[in-house]
Amino acid sequence: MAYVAGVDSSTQSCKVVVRDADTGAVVRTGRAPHPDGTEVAPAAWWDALRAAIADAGGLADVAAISVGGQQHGMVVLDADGRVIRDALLWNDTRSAGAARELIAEFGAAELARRTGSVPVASFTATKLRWLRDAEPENAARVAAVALPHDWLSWRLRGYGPADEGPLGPDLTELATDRSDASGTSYWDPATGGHDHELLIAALGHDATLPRIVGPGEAMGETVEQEGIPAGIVVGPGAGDNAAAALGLGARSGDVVVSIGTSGTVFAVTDAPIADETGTVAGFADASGLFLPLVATLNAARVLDRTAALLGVDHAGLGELALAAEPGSGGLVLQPYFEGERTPNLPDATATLFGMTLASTTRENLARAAIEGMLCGLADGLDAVRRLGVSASRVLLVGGAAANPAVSRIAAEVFDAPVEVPEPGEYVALGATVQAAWVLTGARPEWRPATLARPTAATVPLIREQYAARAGA
Ligand SMILES: Nc1ncnc2c1ncn2[C@@H]1O[C@H](COP(=O)(O)OP(=O)(O)O)[C@@H](O)[C@H]1O
Ligand SMILES: O=C(CO)[C@@H](O)[C@H](O)COP(=O)(O)O
Repeated sequence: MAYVAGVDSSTQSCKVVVRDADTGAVVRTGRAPHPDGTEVAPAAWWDALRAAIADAGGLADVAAISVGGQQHGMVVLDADGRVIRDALLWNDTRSAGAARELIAEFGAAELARRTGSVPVASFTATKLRWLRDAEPENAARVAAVALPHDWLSWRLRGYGPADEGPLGPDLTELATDRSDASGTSYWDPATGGHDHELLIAALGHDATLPRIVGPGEAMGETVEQEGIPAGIVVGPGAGDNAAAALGLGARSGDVVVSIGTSGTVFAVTDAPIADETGTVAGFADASGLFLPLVATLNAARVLDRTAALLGVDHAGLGELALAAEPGSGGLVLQPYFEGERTPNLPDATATLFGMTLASTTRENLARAAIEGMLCGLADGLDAVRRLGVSASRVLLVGGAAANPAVSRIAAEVFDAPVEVPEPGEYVALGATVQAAWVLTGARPEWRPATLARPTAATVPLIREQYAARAGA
């Protein structure tokens, strides 16, 4: 009996799942929080990873591990392997102008052709361009650029600055996988390799980029460090959405909707896409296929903030929402609290429409928050469908999917059957799939059971009034 571990180093927390590599049974889990903010010291992720590993009972009996992580975050290293400045995360919008500049220089169609996507502020290349212009001294020191999962895997394998990593700062040992590389805007889906010309255009000079490790291939193994035993095989890791697709065993006809800090809508496809409008990102998946994806900046935290405003917990928010009629009495929340990525409105703020003395109730506000957040994702579902993706069912995952009101209202908003898989950390579970794949040489076929199939009928009014009031 061998155990494998999977990590989800996500925006708000780090989660670790340990699983039996033969049966797929989850044997133990752990988690630790990440700091708030869109700019984070990577050392905090490393501390949280070791805390989450300890919370999961350690890795003494684990044979292989793989790390899934939030996509796009800019981790810049100097020649000594030191982090030059705090990482800018996917939800940091300061590089919106840099994104516009890169599009003006290359053209949206050319960038879509070369990288699969048209960049917005989330993408790593735009953050490097921002660094070049706003912090030229920091930019000049950049010797290597990594993503959160690449950097954590490097640290797990013992690399780091001389006083932190037992094996020292060998930047050529940085490694990533194609799913995470595809979110940089300097990765080429046609060759599967990095496009250094685009990196240079963004940063102003060339730098070491992580080697791209294929599905089922090991990056290396761990060395003895505080809380980490030696000799654990380290799998390729993945961007969190690609890892979730693996954890769910998503197949043709499945569209995954994840409601975490980000809202994402994605599917696994055989062929790459190149959407010149920039609505759908042409990412790669973690199995050698592709992962067209729409992401929003405003998802679970819309509900967190609304619940706090109403003085209730998540369950209370759900109860209030289900006490209101579909359509929330005409109250419509356009939930752009953090600006928005899809549609690309980085400076937008949220707006509540349709307030009358009759409509402005606690129940309607709770429901309008859930409806508004889901309408943005339903627009995303339409966008991936327009590119030829079929949706025979919507798999609802992420922290907020646990809320019965969210799944019920999702069934009213989406015009496809909604299924909620049994509760699980699907990103970390996907990383365990990678770890087991590396260990055994074969991709395990682990699929979750279904927890719920909400039967509510689609209520077109919800999207109609959202489009009329809040359609961007
Ligand atoms: N029952 C619930 N209803 C609504 N939101 C929830 C519920 N449980 C957790 N959340 C929210 O889900 C988010 C965490 O989800 P998760 O998918 O782990 O996010 P991330 O991967 O971005 O860190 C938090 O904002 C949390 O408050
Ligand atoms: O930017 C994207 C996808 O392109 C986000 O999905 C991030 O990958 C962060 O995910 P969560 O922490 O919200 O799961």
